[in-house]
Amino acid sequence: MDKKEKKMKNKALVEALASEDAFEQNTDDLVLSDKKKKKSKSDKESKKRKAVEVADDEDRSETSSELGEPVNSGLKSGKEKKSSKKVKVVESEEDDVEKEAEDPNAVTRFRISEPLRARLKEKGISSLFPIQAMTFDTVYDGSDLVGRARTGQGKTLAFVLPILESLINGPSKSSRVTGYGRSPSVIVLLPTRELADQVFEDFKFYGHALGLESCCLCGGMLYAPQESKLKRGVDIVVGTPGRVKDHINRNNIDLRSLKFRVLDEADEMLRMGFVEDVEFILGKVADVNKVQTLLFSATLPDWVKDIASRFLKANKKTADLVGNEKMKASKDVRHIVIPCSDSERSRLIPDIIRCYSSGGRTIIFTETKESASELAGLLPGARALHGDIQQSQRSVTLSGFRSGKFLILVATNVAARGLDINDVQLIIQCEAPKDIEAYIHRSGRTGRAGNSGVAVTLYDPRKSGRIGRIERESGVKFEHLSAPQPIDIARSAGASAAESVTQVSDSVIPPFKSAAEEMVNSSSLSAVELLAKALAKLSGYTEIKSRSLLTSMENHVTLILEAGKPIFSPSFAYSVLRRFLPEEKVESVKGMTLTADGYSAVFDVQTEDLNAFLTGQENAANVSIEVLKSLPKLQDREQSRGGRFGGGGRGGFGDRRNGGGRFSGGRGGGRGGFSDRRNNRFSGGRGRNFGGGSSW
Ligand SMILES: Nc1ncnc2c1ncn2[C@@H]1O[C@H](COP(=O)(O)OP(=O)(O)OP(=O)(O)O)[C@@H](O)[C@H]1O
Repeated sequence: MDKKEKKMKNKALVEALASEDAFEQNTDDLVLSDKKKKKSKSDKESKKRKAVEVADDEDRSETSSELGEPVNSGLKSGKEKKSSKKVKVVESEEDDVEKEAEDPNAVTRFRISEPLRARLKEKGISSLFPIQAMTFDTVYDGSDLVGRARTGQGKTLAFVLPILESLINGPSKSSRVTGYGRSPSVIVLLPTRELADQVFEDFKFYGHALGLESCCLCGGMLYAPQESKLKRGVDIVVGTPGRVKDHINRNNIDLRSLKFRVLDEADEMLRMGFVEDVEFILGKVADVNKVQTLLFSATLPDWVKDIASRFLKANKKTADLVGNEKMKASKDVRHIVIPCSDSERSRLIPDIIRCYSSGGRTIIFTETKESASELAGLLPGARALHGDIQQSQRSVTLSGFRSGKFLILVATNVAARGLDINDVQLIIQCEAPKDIEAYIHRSGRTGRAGNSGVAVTLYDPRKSGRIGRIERESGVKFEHLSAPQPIDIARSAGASAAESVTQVSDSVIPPFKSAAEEMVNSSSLSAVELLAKALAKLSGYTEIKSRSLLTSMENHVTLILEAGKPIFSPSFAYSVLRRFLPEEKVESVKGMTLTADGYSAVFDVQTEDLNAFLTGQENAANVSIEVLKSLPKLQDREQSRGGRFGGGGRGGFGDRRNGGGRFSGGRGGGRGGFSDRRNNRFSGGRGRNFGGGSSW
């Protein structure tokens, strides 16, 4: 993406976010207001930014009161926003100055000194993102802060910039320890080594411009280089809690004179069981009143609020760009779900990548380390990243992925949080994660900084409950799609192959012409058909298989069964099939799943068995079997986990009925109603509660 395009996307992001309510609230009276006074009286430019007036909202009052006093937004309406100097090559200085004057979030409007502005400009940043603009003054002027914005919206610079400026030119300047062997002024804790490394790189890049030294303290690395760096003295320490604690215990680091403590991806760090380590580390400051604590994440579940109040001062501020909005995940991501049986994943994923990656990078998430390694082995050009891989190899893998040496990364949740990798176009989740936060963060590895992306989640139709729960709790509205059909993918592959053929020099014709003539003359196929075969071969196809809708299995087809009355359980569906099919055909059925309306069952059969099923039903009274063209809304399979797999299901059925099922008035319409229902099975969906973490 060139700078101009990036600028336009960033502008769009800023405008979109400006329309999201930012809010201000006093912790004592819980009243939303716009009365926050700009503390930067001495700074004329800061004064120009105007607070957004926000509507009163009781729900928000509750949320924010627990997290602290919300900070005022420095944003103007989307219409007022303009990007500025990023496309200087094509715009005159005058244009730049004019645009900058109109941009309320222009870097020049904040207390950001020239060396830092120059670094930002190098990165193409001339205007702060909303979360950065909202919180700059708050952090610079000394408040504790809880910050939340959706994934990819610049939370890192929201703390990096004001911290650096505060240390060099702001309130922390006078009391900051300097000189050889100095103890750090800033500690930033993150849940994973990769993330710590990434944030360290930002502090290093921007901090060097101001003469500040940073170091990264992560597990899996040698102690000695970390120790010698600490001995020489650093200003900023970025690390994972375990290794930082080790250094404290070895007396390598003294945190008594800290000015800033930052918990990035705070909820994950605490969820991972680092609470004690974090408390131990944060407790090392000599005087908690002299240190600022900042807590950031795209997700702040309720339980984090309790912990926040333990670490942050009572008068902490909150900047929440998500608030009580229903949609918690990135709005720049297309969220898709596709049913797929576990055994078909490795065959389906390459087609999904062809369809949705736009030639960019793909991250695939698995639930376990073993399946990450296994899948990476099955996918050409893919590498695995998970906690059992040695740290040195993890670093090599990640930098290879960042640099484009390979385009597919198969990872556990170790890559779910915070990683900011250019041009990740597609996220594939091999199954829906157990917790909502994991879904939000995984899918947020794409669609960053105003770019768009696609997140595809595969699910076993028998476990669709997780999909419903993610929808309800994260506000994501999934597109329910079937697996891309090989025939569709082949069509677009054929078009590219044809394009590449036209680019071949005519000089190749003479030596190949006689073979071509021989083919045309000796074949019963036309010249066009033969050319089509040649294009297929060129694209790597020697045959085209179809794929079922339900389990995405090749050479299978998805059927829908009705029995003239509600189908309560898979075992009942099987018993209906047994009425007119031999046992081995019934046994070969795959993925038996009930539809959400409780009237039908869908299942996959081998294409070669299709006739047996279609003709067999003709001999069974009240039974209808048809080939499905699109998948109806399916029932959560918890109640049908048995069936043939053990039965059950009355409870679930009753729930559905209470939820507006269609069981009061009989079927009406007979067969006519059948197809209508089929077209109307896409609403609703139920979920269950589940908890627990996933394997890293
Ligand atoms: N003001 C800005 N203008 C343009 N790009 C920016 C700006 N601020 C940050 N970025 C870029 O946006 C991307 C996302 O930023 P960052 O990683 O901080 O997001 P995040 O909100 O922390 O996301 P996550 O919740 O996933 O950790 C980065 O590539 C960063 O360089």
